[in-house]
Amino acid sequence: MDLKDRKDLNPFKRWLLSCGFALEGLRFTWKGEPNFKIHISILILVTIAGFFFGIARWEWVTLLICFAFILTLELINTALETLVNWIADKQWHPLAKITKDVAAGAVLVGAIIVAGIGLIIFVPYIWQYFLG
Ligand SMILES: Nc1ncnc2c1ncn2[C@@H]1O[C@H](COP(=O)(O)OP(=O)(O)OP(=O)(O)O)[C@@H](O)[C@H]1O
Repeated sequence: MDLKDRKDLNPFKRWLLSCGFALEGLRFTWKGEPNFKIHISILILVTIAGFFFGIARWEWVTLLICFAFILTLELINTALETLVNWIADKQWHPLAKITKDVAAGAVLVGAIIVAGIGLIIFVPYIWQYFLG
């Protein structure tokens, strides 16, 4: 279906189609980015730990914001990497390097901050579980 055909669809069908494209983006990232799989695995482990320790409602909200933050960063990083690969077309270019490195830096900064938040939430529970 080309762009012109899509304009003739009703808004609900267009919205459904857009959701399908978004899922394709998620599938592409899942297949091509090992980091995305690592982040999803950590997310699952943290969720299990949250239920195990019975963390508070505000701590769940904080964790959900962290999950959204880190996964969104990873997805934007993948989009930028793909765009750079397309534009650079296998040629080395200093601006391609800066774009990729800055995007990777954003994921790193986000991951460090989120790891810090995770420690603030879970260390007291772990402490109490083993020593309390
Ligand atoms: N076209 C390019 N020009 C200059 N430097 C590049 C280019 N492509 C990649 N680089 C540099 O090499 C590093 C590794 O790039 P590479 O593409 O292997 O991994 P990546 O950034 O994780 O992207 P991908 O997931 O597409 O493999 C980048 O962070 C960047 O510093």
